[in-house]
Amino acid sequence: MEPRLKKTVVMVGMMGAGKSAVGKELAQMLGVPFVDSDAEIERAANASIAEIFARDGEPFFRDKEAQVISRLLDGTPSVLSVGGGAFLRAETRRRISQAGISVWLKADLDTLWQRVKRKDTRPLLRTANPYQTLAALMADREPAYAEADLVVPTEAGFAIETTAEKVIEALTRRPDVLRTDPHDDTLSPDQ
Ligand SMILES: Nc1ncnc2c1ncn2[C@@H]1O[C@H](COP(=O)(O)OP(=O)(O)O)[C@@H](O)[C@H]1O
Ligand SMILES: O=C(O)C1=C[C@@H](OP(=O)(O)O)[C@@H](O)[C@H](O)C1
Ligand SMILES: [Mg+2]
Repeated sequence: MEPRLKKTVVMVGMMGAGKSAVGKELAQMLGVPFVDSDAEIERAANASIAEIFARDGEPFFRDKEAQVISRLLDGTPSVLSVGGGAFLRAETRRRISQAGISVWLKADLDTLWQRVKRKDTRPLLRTANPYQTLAALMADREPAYAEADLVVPTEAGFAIETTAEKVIEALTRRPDVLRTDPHDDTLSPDQ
């Protein structure tokens, strides 16, 4: 049978938008593999993202990130969550639009802040004023995220599952990506 998901769904957006958490839930709902570019890089390097930034520098990390994403896009249709900076590279945006579909998980600054402030795993936020850094990154990056194929808002009050259901809703309007069988209600958002 033709697979239900025809292209890899790539979750993009700011740190704390929920790309990793929602992507994992979405993959489970769709019954496809879940991959996270950060986790793949950490596994290959046997080091954390923060260690890679400190040891090899951000440009090295960005090159690895682009390579890993390009390789993962050649695989079976999956949900792929990428790091917040990945979609800034024009070549990566092109690869994603050619081989997959991008979904911008869009959240407001305070929602992002509430979600990132609990963890110190993100090297770019290890600054004197991480809230201000997050705000500046967001202002810088939104024009690139706006190039994503689909936009799904995620608010503070939304549960991870609710956001994943919203992504499915958006994907059902794209029959070139998600085949919906009228007799199959396993993807119905109200299940
Ligand atoms: N409604 C929600 N949607 C997404 N993430 C949420 C939500 N509520 C809390 N979180 C938490 O926010 C944190 C950041 O999410 P994460 O998936 O790591 O974001 P990203 O990969 O985009 O940086 C995680 O600990 C996640 O569990
Ligand atoms: O926004 C960024 O530049 C980054 C986001 C992180 O991933 P998440 O967006 O999953 O937190 C991780 O790739 C790295 O810390 C850099
Ligand atoms: Mg993540």
